[in-house]
Amino acid sequence: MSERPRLTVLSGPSGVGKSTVVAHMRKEHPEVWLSVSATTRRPRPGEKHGVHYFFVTDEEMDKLIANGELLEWAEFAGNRYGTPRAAVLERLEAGEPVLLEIDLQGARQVRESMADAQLVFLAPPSWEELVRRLTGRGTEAPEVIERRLDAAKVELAAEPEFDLTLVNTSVEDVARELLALVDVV
Ligand SMILES: Nc1ncnc2c1ncn2[C@@H]1O[C@H](COP(=O)(O)OP(=O)(O)OP(=O)(O)O)[C@@H](O)[C@H]1O
Ligand SMILES: Nc1nc2c(ncn2[C@@H]2O[C@H](COP(=O)(O)O)[C@@H](O)[C@H]2O)c(=O)[nH]1
Repeated sequence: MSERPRLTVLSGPSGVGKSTVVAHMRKEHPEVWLSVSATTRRPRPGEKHGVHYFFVTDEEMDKLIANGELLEWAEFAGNRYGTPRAAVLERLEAGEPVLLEIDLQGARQVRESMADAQLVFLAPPSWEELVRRLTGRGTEAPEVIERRLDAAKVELAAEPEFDLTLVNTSVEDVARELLALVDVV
């Protein structure tokens, strides 16, 4: 029986490359189960309901929170995001590894409720590169980018709270390192 943690949280500033790294890893290893979050954010072009997120209204999010259906949730840059509790617990109870891609506030909540969770911080090679990636993605308006960069300063300062840090210089290298951390047989 492996002693590696079953639940892994991947966190890090907006634009650092979390989704890119996870998508790369799952292309080669689709057996890695990633929780699909609920969010009040509008879908970006190409994003599908139930695949990238469960896109919900403010009222639906209120209900998910009030009914205790979220393992954790947070407001990030003007939208709310949360991890559906039932699907995660189902996987863990079946002994299967779980990966969450969430912000710092969510990572802290998971740390509180699941002491044996493994918290991984994804860091950019430099601040300038983070700005370049977030801006270059072209998915947010300039004022939203500003809000996300403000949040990034707070997130970068919280790096010591995490169990380990991976620096996203190469997507391939980080995807390989992350795969080794996620307890996939
Ligand atoms: N190692 C890398 N080198 C260069 N560009 C990268 C690298 N990793 C990711 N990118 C690019 O950076 C941009 C942001 O990546 P991505 O959307 O995966 O970030 P994220 O951390 O998931 O952001 P968010 O938290 O806002 O969802 C994308 O355009 C992606 O192609
Ligand atoms: N606390 C949570 N944070 C989440 C969740 N799902 C995603 N996120 C994080 O939100 C920001 C913004 O995401 P974006 O898709 O709008 O760019 C990013 O840091 C995500 O990791 C969640 O369920 N809970």
